[in-house]
Amino acid sequence: MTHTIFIDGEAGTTGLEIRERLEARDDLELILLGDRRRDVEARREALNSADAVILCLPDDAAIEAVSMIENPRVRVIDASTAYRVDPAWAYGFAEMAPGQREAIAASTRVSNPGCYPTGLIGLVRPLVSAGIIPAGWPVTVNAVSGYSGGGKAMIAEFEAEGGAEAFRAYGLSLKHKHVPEMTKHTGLERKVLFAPAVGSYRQGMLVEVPLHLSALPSSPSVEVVHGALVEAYEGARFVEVAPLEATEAMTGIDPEGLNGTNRMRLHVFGDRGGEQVRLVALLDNLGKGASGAAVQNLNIMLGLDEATGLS
Ligand SMILES: NC(=O)C1=CN([C@@H]2O[C@H](COP(=O)(O)OP(=O)(O)OC[C@H]3O[C@@H](n4cnc5c(N)ncnc54)[C@H](OP(=O)(O)O)[C@@H]3O)[C@@H](O)[C@H]2O)C=CC1
Ligand SMILES: CC(=O)N[C@@H](CCC(=O)OP(=O)(O)O)C(=O)O
Repeated sequence: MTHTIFIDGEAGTTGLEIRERLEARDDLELILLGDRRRDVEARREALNSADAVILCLPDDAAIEAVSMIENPRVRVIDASTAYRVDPAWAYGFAEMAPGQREAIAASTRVSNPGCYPTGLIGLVRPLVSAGIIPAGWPVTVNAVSGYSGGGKAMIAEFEAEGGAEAFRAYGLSLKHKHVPEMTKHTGLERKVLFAPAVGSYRQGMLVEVPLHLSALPSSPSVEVVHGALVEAYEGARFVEVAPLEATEAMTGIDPEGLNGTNRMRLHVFGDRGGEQVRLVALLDNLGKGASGAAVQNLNIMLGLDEATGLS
């Protein structure tokens, strides 16, 4: 059976990557609008006739697109920030907790996680669930992303003649749009302190949470923290936890290391017997951080995950 898919925002950074991932498949048929992609009536028709639509639009346009869908059978994946803390939408991070994959499969409305939140939630949620990090703990997130994370506008800025600076810290008002999503889906009660940065390279990211183990109530060891993550992702196809031996041998970590994949690798850096760790997630902001995750969610929603092996 062939499913029809409409990507609203097909010519954007996220939309294009999803299109590339889907075009090669013969179990899916894409509705492409080409030059009519901004024509509201053409979009309305596509939004209501596809089996599944993937919205790769700015927040306001995504909200408008959702309001245009009248056909109750259409499944929607939204890549924007608009619905990520909306309880009526399933949060599209299948590995984040037991039952989440089933919640995605059962829903017709799935919000695709943000790139930074995917890294943070991947690192912290299992530790909150295991009681290692108390829900009220003050958590700091340091991160660096390639400039494709800012979409077409930021790509043009960094690739312009003369380019932009090599490294830019931002989010300095401490009101980044990802903070509510990060806080809610980690299970934390206190707003996370988010310190993002963008580098002069196209894609790939590191998301880091430094922790003083000796300050945590149970003073956990590096091995206990690592073991909780290993247990949480046992059997996961796309989220892996680097063995401590491998991590100990590393002197650096390349944010581009998983580019082009839908994978995320979690590291626990820290000397055994020591009192501190640096939890680091490595992912492609356009892969597991956006387009890869959207395709994974699509497969789950259409019941194609087992058949394709893609989730
Ligand atoms: N880039 C990334 O790493 C990630 C992005 N996202 C999210 O995905 C969404 C898309 O981002 P991204 O691909 O980076 O953005 P881009 O700026 O690269 O692309 C946005 C797309 O939306 C289209 N668009 C804008 N306004 C409208 C409108 N009113 N009606 C119809 N189409 C419209 C544009 O059309 P046109 O081609 O005609 O200009 C363009 O194709 C955003 O919500 C973003 O936050 C999520 C995770 C990661
Ligand atoms: C480098 C850069 O600018 N990154 C984007 C986030 C990219 C992303 O995750 O998109 P969503 O906001 O839709 O989740 C930012 O900080 O706003």
